[in-house]
Amino acid sequence: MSTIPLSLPQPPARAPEFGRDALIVCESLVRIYQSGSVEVQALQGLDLVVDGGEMIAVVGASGSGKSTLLSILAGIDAPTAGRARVDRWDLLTMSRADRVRYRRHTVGFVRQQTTANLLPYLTAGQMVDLPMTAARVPARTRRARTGELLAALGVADCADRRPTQLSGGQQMRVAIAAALANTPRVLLADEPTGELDTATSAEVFEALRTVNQRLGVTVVVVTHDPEVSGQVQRTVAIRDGRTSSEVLRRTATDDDGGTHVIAEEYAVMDRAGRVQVPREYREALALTRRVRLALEADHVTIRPDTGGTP
Ligand SMILES: Nc1ncnc2c1ncn2[C@@H]1O[C@H](COP(=O)(O)OP(=O)(O)OP(=O)(O)O)[C@@H](O)[C@H]1O
Repeated sequence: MSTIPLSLPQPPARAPEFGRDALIVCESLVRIYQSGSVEVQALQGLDLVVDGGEMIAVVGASGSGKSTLLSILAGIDAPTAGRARVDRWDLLTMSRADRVRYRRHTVGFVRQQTTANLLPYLTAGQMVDLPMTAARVPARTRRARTGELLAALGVADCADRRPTQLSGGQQMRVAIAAALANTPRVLLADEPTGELDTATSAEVFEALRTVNQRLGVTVVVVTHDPEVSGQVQRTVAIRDGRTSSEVLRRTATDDDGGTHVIAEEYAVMDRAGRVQVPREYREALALTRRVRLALEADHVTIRPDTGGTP
């Protein structure tokens, strides 16, 4: 095996901006909560890039920062530091008025609790109409769009029903329709299947897929549900407020014409070139503080520090 000494090619004179063509870009994103004298670092330098038209799942242990990320992307919460851009909006510097516009037109947001998404005294049709009324959309357009959205989400027959007259899955689909009323480019869903049984979860996931594929909306869904994360093309895992790994899935065709999904896990490298080596790899090879890096023809190796012996 020939090892080329670690000498990296010269970077281009001016590196392209990180995530320049993406719809959503978070770079070194930090969110610190202050509760009394205690500081909680909910996000500790998170990087995330989502292209327009993608549907991704965000997974991670409880407390890893998933909801914080979604609240920032939804324009509900503001980051402490770093960079966050969605479409043309800079989420750190936007004014209060821009934030209202952003929340009204660029992103739709659904929460886990179906009841938190809907007002008990409004029918499904009125719920979808409400955000459009706030945006001063003409009545005729509102009526047409409400009908289209409820139909696209398979709840056209629920237009005149109030939340108590809807099943959990129907409530969630109406909530999704309402979140899409003002044609946002992005739909953010925080544990949308968390309170639902398996069959209903599948129904809601199908609705999210419709939103992504038929309506062309970019979808970011936070989930604990392996059924959901296993069906999107990209799953981003967050650990301790940072993006730790990504799983990419693609469909492959066998020799006999059958198809199966191949899932490949990738470590995530940040802008400074930092990669987190999984604990099991570190333990297996006793990789500790110092490791040897070598640039090969098409990959980089990491070896334990053998104290000078090759
Ligand atoms: N408003 C707040 N004030 C203080 N700490 C907060 C606040 N919101 C979140 N945190 C803390 O920030 C960290 C990340 O919380 P977050 O809710 O984003 O995690 P999560 O991954 O969504 O968890 P879960 O899966 O349990 O919803 C946690 O330690 C949490 O206790």
